[in-house]
Amino acid sequence: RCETFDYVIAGGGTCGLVLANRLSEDPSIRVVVVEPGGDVRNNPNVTDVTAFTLAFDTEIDWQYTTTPQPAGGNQSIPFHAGKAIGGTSTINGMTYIRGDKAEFDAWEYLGNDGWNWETIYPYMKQVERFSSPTVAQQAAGASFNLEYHGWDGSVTTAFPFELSNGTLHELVQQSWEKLGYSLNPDVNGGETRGFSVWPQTLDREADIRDDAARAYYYPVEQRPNLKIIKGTATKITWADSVASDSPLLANGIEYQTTDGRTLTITATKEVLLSAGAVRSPPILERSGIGNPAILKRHGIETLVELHGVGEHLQDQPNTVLAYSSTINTTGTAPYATFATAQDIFGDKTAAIAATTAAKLSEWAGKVSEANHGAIDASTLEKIFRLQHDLIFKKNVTIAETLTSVSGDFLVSAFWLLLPFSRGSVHLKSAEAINDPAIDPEYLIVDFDLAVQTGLGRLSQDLWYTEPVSDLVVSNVLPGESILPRNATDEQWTAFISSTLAPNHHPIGSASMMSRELGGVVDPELKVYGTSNVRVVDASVLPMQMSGHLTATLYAVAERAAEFIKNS
Ligand SMILES: Cc1cc2nc3c(=O)[nH]c(=O)nc-3n(C[C@H](O)[C@H](O)[C@H](O)COP(=O)(O)OP(=O)(O)OC[C@H]3O[C@@H](n4cnc5c(N)ncnc54)[C@H](O)[C@@H]3O)c2cc1C
Repeated sequence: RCETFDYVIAGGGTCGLVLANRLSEDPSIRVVVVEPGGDVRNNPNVTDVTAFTLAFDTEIDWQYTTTPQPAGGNQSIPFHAGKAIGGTSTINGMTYIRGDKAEFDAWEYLGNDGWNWETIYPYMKQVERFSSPTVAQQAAGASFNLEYHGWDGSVTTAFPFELSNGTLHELVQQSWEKLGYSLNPDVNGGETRGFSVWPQTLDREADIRDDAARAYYYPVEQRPNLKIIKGTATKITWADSVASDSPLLANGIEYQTTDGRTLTITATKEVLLSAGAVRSPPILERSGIGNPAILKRHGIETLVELHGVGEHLQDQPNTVLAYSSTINTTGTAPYATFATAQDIFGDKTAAIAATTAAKLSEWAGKVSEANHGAIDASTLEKIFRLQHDLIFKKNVTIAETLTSVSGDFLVSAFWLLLPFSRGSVHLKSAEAINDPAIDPEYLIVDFDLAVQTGLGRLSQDLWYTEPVSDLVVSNVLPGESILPRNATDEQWTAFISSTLAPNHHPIGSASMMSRELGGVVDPELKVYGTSNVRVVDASVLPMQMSGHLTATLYAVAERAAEFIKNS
C-alpha cells in the first residue's frame, strides 16, 4: 500500500472532477483521483472551440470499438471517449441542453425518491455561469430566458464567439417555422420542442472550451489535500473484517501505473467510481459485483449478485445527411430542432401509440434475449411502459436534428432520443480492463428504426423547404441515387444501417433504479450490497433524455458530492 486518503475517485473526468473539487473543499479531507489520461490544458484539439472531432483517434481518445452491431451489417463501429484530465468533456461537442421535465420525473418512478425535475433543476442552475449573448450574437439568432440560467456556477456556458453571422440563421428558422417548428427561445427550461440556437460549455471571452478540468480542477489544483495519480483503476479492494451477511466495506482500490506496476491506495471513507458509462461497470465486475454467470466465466468470485451491472446500456444512433450549397458560410451554426411523436407520426400517432403499447412485451423479450436474459423480459416491460407513457402521454420530444454548416456544405445530423433498444458493457476477461465489450445493440427494436426514419425524412424535408432550399445544390451524402427525395422505408433502412454511428451518449450501465428493476445504485448513488462504494458518472442515468448529457451530469455530480459530505 502506498498512500492513505479519505476518498479515492477512479476517473478524473466530467463527474470525477466535480467530486474532487467539492470533497477537497475541506482542507482536512484528503482526496485522490486516479486517472489514466494526462493534462490537456494546452492541447489545441481541446482548447479550440472550433476543433470538434480533431481529438478523435489521437492519444486523448480511448478509441474503443463496439461489438458487431446487428443493425449495422454486423460491423464493429468506432466509439470515442475522452482519456484525459477532464475526461470526455475535453473532446465532446460542448452542447449544453438539459432535457424535458417529465424525463427527470420518470427517475422517481424508477425507484429514486427525491429525484425529479423540481429537485435537479436547482442544481443545473447552480452549476452554470451563463454569459448572456451580445447584441451581435442576438442578431445571429442567440436568445435566452433569464430565469432558466445560473450565473455564479463553475461551468461557463455561452454562445460561441464564432456564431455564424449573416442571414443563414433567419433562413433556417423560417424553413423550420414553415414545417411547424416555431422558435423555442431557450431550450434549457425543461421544454425542448421547436427550433433553437443552443449555448455551449465554453468561455466566450477567452474563446476556449470549458471542460471539467477548466471548470472544476485547475482552479483548485494547488490544494495540498487533493492529488491526481496517473494510473488505471483495476478493482476495489475489500476489508475482510465484515460479517458475511453485511454489506461489503471497501478499503481502497488496486490500480496499474503507467509503467505496468500494480499498486494499491487506501480509502478510509469511500471509493467513488467515475470512470464513465463504459468503464465503471467493468471495475465493479472485476471487484466481484455483478452477474454471477458473467463473473464465473472470467474466474471472478461473486461477492454481490447484481444482474444490472453493465446492463441497460442506452445510446442513440447518429445519422448524417449533407448537401452542397451555393454559399460558403463561416462560423459555427449550433441549431437544434426537437420533435415529439406527434410531429413524427402526425395523424397516425394515436394508432401507433396503441399498436406499440401492445408490442411492449414482445420488445422486452427481444431486448432481454439480446442481452442473454441478464434482465428478464417482465422487468424490462415495466420500464418500457413508463417510457411509452413519456412518449405518448407526456409528449416529451423523441427526436433531435441538428442543422449546421461546414464551409460550402449544409449538414443535418439526427438521432432518436429515447431508444427502447438496450445493450450492455462487460469485461471481456478479468485482465482486459482497458478493452470493454461495448454492445449498444442499436436499433434492435423496430420502433427505434421507425423514429430514426421519420426523423430522417423530416431532416431531409428542411432542405426542400423555402427559403433555405434556395441554398441547396444537391445531396452529396449519401447522394440522390442512394436516398432520393421520396426514398422508401427500405432505402432509409439501408442508408441508416450502412452509416450506423454512435451518438456517444452512453448511459444506464449502473442505473440508479430499484434493485428489482435491475438497478445498481440507490438514490444516493451507493452500490447495492456495499456500505461505501458509489458510482458517480453517466452509468447511473437510468433513462435517456432530450438533451446532451453534461448539463445533467454536472448537476448529478454536485448533488452526489452533497450526499457524500452529509453521510
Ligand atoms: C464525441 C462525443 C461528443 C459528445 N458531445 C456532447 C455534447 O456536445 N454535449 C454534451 O453534453 N455531451 C456530449 N457528449 C457526452 C458527454 O461528454 C459524456 O456523456 C460525459 O462527458 C461523460 O462524463 P462521465 O463523467 O460519465 O465520464 P468521462 O468524462 O468520460 O470520465 C471518465 C474518466 O475516467 C477515466 N477512466 C477510464 N477508465 C478508468 C479506470 N479504469 N481507472 C481510472 N480512470 C478511468 C477516463 O480516462 C475519463 O477521464 C459527447 C461525447 C462524445 C464521446
